[in-house]
Amino acid sequence: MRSSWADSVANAEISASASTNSNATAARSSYVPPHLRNRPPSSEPSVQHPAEAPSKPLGYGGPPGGPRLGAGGGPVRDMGRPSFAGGRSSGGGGGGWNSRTGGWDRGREREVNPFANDDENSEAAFNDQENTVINFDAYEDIPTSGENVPPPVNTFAEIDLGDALNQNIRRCKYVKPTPVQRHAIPISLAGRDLMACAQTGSGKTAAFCFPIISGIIKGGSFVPKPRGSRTSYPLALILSPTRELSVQIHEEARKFAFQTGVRVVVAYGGAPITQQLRDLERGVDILVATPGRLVDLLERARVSLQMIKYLALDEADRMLDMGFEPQIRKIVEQMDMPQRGMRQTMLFSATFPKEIQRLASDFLANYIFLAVGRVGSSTDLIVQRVEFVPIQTNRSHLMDLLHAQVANGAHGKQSLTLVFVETKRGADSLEHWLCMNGFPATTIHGDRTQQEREMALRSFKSGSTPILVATDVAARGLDIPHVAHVVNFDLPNDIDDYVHRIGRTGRAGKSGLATAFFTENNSSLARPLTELMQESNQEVPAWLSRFSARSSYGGGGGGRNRRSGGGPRFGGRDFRRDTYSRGGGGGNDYYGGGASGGGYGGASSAGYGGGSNNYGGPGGTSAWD
Ligand SMILES: Nc1ncnc2c1ncn2[C@@H]1O[C@H](COP(=O)(O)OP(=O)(O)OP(=O)(O)O)[C@@H](O)[C@H]1O
Repeated sequence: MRSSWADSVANAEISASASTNSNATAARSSYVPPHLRNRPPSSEPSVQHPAEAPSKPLGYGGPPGGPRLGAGGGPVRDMGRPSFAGGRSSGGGGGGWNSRTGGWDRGREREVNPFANDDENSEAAFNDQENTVINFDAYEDIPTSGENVPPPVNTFAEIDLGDALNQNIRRCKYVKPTPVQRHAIPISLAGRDLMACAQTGSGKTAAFCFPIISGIIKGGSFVPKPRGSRTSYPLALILSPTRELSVQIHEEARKFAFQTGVRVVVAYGGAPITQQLRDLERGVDILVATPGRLVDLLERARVSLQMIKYLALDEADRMLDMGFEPQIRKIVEQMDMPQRGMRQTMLFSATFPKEIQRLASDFLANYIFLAVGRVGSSTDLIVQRVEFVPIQTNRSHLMDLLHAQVANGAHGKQSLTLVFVETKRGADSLEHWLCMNGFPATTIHGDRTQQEREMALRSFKSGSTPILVATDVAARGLDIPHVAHVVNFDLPNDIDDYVHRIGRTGRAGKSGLATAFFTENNSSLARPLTELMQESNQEVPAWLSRFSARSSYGGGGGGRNRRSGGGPRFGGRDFRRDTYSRGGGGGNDYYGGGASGGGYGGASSAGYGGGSNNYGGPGGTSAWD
């Protein structure tokens, strides 16, 4: 398998280089990016290739005064990156770009190799990865809906991502696309808006990063920083709900973009803004950000969204949930971002409740809905256990589990344990107690400084502290190798949060274990939990089934779980197909008006919005910025 992938890339490279050679002159011709068209001729004539016209009309006229050109007002200088290669399928896989060594030089600085700290690209490591590659057979049913859905691909070689990106895919040791990548990448490369629901750990990051990077390279529309201007004009914006997740996406995207000339910058709260401003000033093509910090940058006019061609929301359901929605609306609808239809928008998550789908449709134009996995819920690779543990004994129960792990040798660097609790105070207290009892633990939650949070995460990842006690700030997106066991010491109120939490293990085809401590207080979760476990072929304890039968659906403080009632759950189905749907984004019978008191979880029942939890609203000291 590896050789065929390697061969196919090698072949693609050969044909690409042939095509590059023949097109070399054209490839270095002075392509005029969209925002610079219709400008008075400059000293260097610009020749626009007819195929360079963007697939969608770009309804903006460039930044005020336009990002100024290079010295003498010439067009964007050739930064060793491709010119446009004339459409997706041209260039025999290589696209004809990147005939010179990539790597940005806009700031006259050397691009740091983002792979430097990775394991050696040894044969053994490669084979190891190949053996544990995502279990493709675990995904059966892949519903898509929308008009003219582009067909999926089976290999990366089938997709015209370009030499440099293909090289980075190999450096990442990705042998073939995961199911969500097989579908989502061609859809995005075709310029379509997308709402994608795929299981945790199934490779969604690459699914939105590859088309963005490839699109920027092919579009050739790198935006030079206007001279003297302190405002940056990214072409792509990737928003995520937590600082750590933004950092992670930035790290991933830098790997994918290595030596392509595409520059990726991250901006998130809690870290000194000065460094981020300096990074932005050096130039940015893709900005990865948390909403709070981005709003700050926009208000300081240090970032403009006028040039955005690609907008990706990771954990999109969370981003449009009650805590974040106003900030997201402000960023997407009230600043200077091109309107939907004028940009390409991609929303990704493992869960997509219908009411959030409805909200999300405001941001999308003629989009395709994609659901990968049987119900878009948890993967079968995670063994789920639920134990009835009265609160009085939960600590000793945890201790027993940890001792058992040690006895089984499932402890230490290669076998990390992530323990979720509901409150920040609870996290500190449990961490202290674990340490006192000889279990090295650290904690991550919204009351810790960003520096402490990052240190804790590093220490956990490296295995120095193999137990991490966390609030929901660590529930989504974090891809930490070797998390063998997720313990829900406190269960969340919302089944979707449970799905994301347990998804910190069993990633990329690896197996994992998730143990939940269930108490009387969790009765509202009994039914959705039972259904989730059944769907994932898990053994459901008889006592839980009884709880489930007793609990009235959606009652007793579990209002948000009502989303999972009736039919396919967790957003595994396009809401536009539901008979009760009133059509794209218009009606709000289901959500609106009920946001505070309706079924969509008032702040008290859903655990959002303040108090002792970590979901503090925008502007608060929340971890979610
Ligand atoms: N094609 C591939 N082949 C092998 N591994 C891959 C491939 N694509 C992604 N991965 C790896 O799979 C892991 C999970 O990917 P990623 O973090 O993007 O998952 P996700 O779907 O975003 O998960 P979550 O829903 O938890 O955010 C990562 O370690 C990533 O490097």
